[in-house]
Amino acid sequence: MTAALALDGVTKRFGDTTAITDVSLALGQGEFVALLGASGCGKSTTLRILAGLDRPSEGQVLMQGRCVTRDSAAARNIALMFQSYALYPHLSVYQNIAMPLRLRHLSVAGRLPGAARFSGAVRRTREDIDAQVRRVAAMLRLEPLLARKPGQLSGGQQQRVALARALVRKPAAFLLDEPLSNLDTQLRADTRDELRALHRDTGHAFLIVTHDQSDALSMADRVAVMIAGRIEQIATPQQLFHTPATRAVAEFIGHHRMNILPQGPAAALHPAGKGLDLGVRPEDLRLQADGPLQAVVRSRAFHGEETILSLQDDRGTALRMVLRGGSALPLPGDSVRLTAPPEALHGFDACGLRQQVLS
Ligand SMILES: Nc1ncnc2c1ncn2[C@@H]1O[C@H](COP(=O)(O)OP(=O)(O)OP(=O)(O)O)[C@@H](O)[C@H]1O
Repeated sequence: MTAALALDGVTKRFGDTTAITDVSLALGQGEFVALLGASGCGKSTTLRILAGLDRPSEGQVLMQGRCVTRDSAAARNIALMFQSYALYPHLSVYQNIAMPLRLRHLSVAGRLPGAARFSGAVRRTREDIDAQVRRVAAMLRLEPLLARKPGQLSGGQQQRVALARALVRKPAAFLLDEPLSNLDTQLRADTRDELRALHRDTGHAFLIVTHDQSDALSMADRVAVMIAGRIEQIATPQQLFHTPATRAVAEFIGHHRMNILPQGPAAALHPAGKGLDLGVRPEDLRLQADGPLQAVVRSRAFHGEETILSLQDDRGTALRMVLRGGSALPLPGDSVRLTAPPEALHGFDACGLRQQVLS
C-alpha cells in the first residue's frame, strides 16, 4: 500500500551539525506511528521536514507516492500541532477552530462582518465552515466551551482546542510534536485515550513525536526509535520491548534500564555469553539459592509496589533488579545468587546487533 507520508533517505545538515542522517520512515494510511527519542536526537527536525517547514539536505519526502520535497507546507495539507498550542488569545474557541477554514476558503472581504448579507456564496461558505467547526467541536467535547477565550480554559481544554483547529482542515496526515508534555499525570492518561479514539474516529495517519516511551508504547501501532539522528528500529511496541534489534534500543526501551553483562563474564548466566553480551531486564532477574550468578547487594530502594536492588556481580558489573512482593528482601551487604530464564536473555554482538540466544 502506498504510504500516506514518507521520508526516503533524508539527511539534514545545519552548517557543521548533521541533525538527522539517512532517515527513512513511512506512515501508512490510517496508521499511528510514534517517533521516540531523547532530547536533541533529531525528532523535531524530522517532523519539520515532513510538514514542509524545512527542506532536506538529501533525500525525498513523499505523499501518496508523489514527491513533495520542494512543495510548501501549505501545499501539503498536513496538520501540525506543536508543543505550545499557540491559540489566538483574543479569539473565542469557536473562532480559533474556524480560523484555518476562514483563511483558506474566504477572501479578505468575505471575512468581514456582514459580508454574508451581500453574497450568497460567502453565506454558503460560512455555513459550511460552521458545520465543520461544530462537527469537530462535538468530536472533542468542546461544545460547551465554544464562546470562551483560551485564557478561560484549563491546559487540557486548550490542548483539545488546538487539536480541533488542526483537525478541522481534514488533513492528509496529522503530526503532533510532544502533544502531552504540558499535562499532569491523570490528564495525560485521559488524553492518550482521547488521541487513540480520535485516531480511530478520523482514520487519518497520525505521527506523534515524543521523548516519553510510555506515550509512544501505549498509543502507537508502530514506534520508530531515533538515536543520535538515526532511526535504530521501527517496530510494534511489543517487538521493541521483547526483541530489540540493537543494544541501544534494548537499553532505551523499558521502564527500568536493561542490565548488560559483557561477553565472557556473561557465560555465568548462559553459555551463549561466551561470545555475546547478554542483556537481561531488571524485572527478569530472580533470586535463587543455587543461581549461577553471584552478586552483592549495594543498595535497596522501596517504591511501593516494587523494590529496586542495586547489585554488583563478582566480576564488578553493576546490576539492578526489581522485586515485587514484600517477603524476605535482601539487605545491603548481603551476598545473593541470581538467575534468569533463557527466554528473557537478549544477546548482542560486538557491533551491538541482536543475536539469538539458544536455550
Ligand atoms: N536551525 C538549526 N540550526 C542549527 N542546529 C540545529 C537547528 N535545528 C536543530 N539543530 C540541531 O540538530 C539536532 C537535532 O535537533 P532537534 O530539535 O531536531 O532535536 P529533538 O529531538 O527534537 O530535540 P528536543 O526533544 O529537545 O526538541 C540538535 O543537535 C540541534 O541542536
